[in-house]
Amino acid sequence: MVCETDFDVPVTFPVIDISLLSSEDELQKLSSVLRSCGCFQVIGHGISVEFLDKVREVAQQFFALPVEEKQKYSRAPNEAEGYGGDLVVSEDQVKDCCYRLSLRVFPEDQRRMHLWPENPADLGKTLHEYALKIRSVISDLSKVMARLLELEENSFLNQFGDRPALEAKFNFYPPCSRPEVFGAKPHLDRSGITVLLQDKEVEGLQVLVDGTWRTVPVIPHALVVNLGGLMQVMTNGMFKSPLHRVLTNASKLRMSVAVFDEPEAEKEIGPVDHLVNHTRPRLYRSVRNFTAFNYECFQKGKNSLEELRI
Ligand SMILES: O=C(O)CCC(=O)C(=O)O
Ligand SMILES: [Fe+2]
Repeated sequence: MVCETDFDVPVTFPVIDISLLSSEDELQKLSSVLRSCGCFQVIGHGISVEFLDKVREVAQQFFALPVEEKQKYSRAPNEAEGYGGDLVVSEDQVKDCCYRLSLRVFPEDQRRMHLWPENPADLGKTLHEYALKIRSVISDLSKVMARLLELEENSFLNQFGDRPALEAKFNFYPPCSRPEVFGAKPHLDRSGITVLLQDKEVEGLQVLVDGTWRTVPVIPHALVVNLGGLMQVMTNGMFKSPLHRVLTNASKLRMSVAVFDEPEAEKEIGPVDHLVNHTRPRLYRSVRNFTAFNYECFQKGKNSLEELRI
């Protein structure tokens, strides 16, 4: 699996050991992939494979419930949170073959508890614990990324405010025998950083690298990191947010759990001042409510980052 960096050095979707980020080699590997693909896998995150399996298990148990049970947590029209299939926004839309359960986990006082499944009984507790661990992975990565650009380590975290959000999305892709249908159409994430727990066996995630869709391999104990559009904006284009998609599989179902960080509502996010200068002029306008903007662009078939370009 090969992609070209800015400097024409071929790299794979690297596996980064984040417990080794004091080592120059590991930092270089990270720096190179952030500047080229924006997608990599992380080990050394301190989360046991048993716990990752527990997260997969509660997801699997929820999706295996009868439809009537899952529909107790249905997403309301025009709402982002809750359970449901792909949103229908136009008549000619080909729906993604995916059921999703989306929940805001942090800040805790913004949880909409009526949408949190009671069955399986330990889903809530498991999600809470998992989100705490992922929040710390995101925060560590965010600081290392700032340092790689010679910025103060909280430069990205500060932009998100004192009460940033963390959203979890459980994705369930049933087997689908229509290859023209996606599990998830090509999109950019609305986050700063997305951390994805892939299915333990079934591949499906692809990332666009230099015009070619590359499959992200399954590594059961690793977490996939995709940079979201906001990181590309904050770094003034130094780090890349990858376009990615999910293919369907005719015979096997697939699951994944994505966690996204988001700024406090109404926070304006823009390129960090230190990354704008006369050799590297400002590339992006600042943006509020990037989640809504990104989604609107996606529905219109536009690339949100291109739309923000000055
Ligand atoms: O299921 C996957 O592997 C990716 C899901 C994804 O891209 C998303 O939820 O934003
Ligand atoms: Fe995504």
